[in-house]
Amino acid sequence: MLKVDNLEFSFKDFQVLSGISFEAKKGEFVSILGNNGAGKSTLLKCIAKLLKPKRGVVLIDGKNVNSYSLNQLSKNVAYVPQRYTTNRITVYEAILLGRKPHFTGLAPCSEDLEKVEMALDIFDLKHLAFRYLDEISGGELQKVVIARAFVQEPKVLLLDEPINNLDLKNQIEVLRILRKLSRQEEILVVVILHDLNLAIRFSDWFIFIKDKKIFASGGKEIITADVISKVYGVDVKVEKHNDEIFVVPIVAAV
Ligand SMILES: Nc1ncnc2c1ncn2[C@@H]1O[C@H](COP(=O)(O)OP(=O)(O)OP(=O)(O)O)[C@@H](O)[C@H]1O
Repeated sequence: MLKVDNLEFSFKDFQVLSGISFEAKKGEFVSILGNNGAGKSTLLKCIAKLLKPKRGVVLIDGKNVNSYSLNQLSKNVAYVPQRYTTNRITVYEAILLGRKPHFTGLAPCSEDLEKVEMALDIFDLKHLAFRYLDEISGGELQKVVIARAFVQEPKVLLLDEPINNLDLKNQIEVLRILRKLSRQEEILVVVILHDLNLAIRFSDWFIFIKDKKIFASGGKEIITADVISKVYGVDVKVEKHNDEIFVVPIVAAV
């Protein structure tokens, strides 16, 4: 489904990523983790063809992303950025815009409208459907942007810190929805997260980025105090409770 092979990326002379290789299958939920500035967003943007790697390739279904047209790519990959600007349009219109790659005529068809209704329902946004984007909260906007990516019906859904502005209940709800989508719709979901414990709860596997490279990747077996301490430069304990693992930072207040 998704293959990243020996990817290298630099902003002019400043190298951000080097030798990044991994493969992910449809239906999986993958978390990309690492410190601020480690290169996580850059990696996601290279996969979404928003940045051009200096070396290496990104393949989706065996085909180099460079050989997809913009419209073909939009039907395969949806990208939810970390920051976004809003226009004076309603929640309904914003989500409907996610259907753009599927539009065949001048007006949206009944399937487009059905998908929007479904997204409003799944993301619990019905009550906000006809509010303007600049009249809703940051967390509500976050859900709208994810709903817009969902109606795009991508095979690969890339999300850069999608739970950033959300309260704890909505963080869990959004991650639950994304996990359910990965399973039911067989979408590959690749998410950048900073909350390690939520990443552990919801992900099938993890990619830790450090010093431009993949420091570790794999399932829950790689979530060890040694790996986390080295990646983040913070002492932690990894504890087991009711068969679940938890990362606990060892911090002194002063
Ligand atoms: N447009 C740009 N031009 C030059 N350098 C950039 C640009 N965008 C990002 N960088 C640098 O590239 C490095 C990687 O940035 P990136 O945004 O990928 O990190 P990140 O892991 O996503 O960080 P965060 O967790 O803070 O979002 C950082 O050092 C950043 O300052």
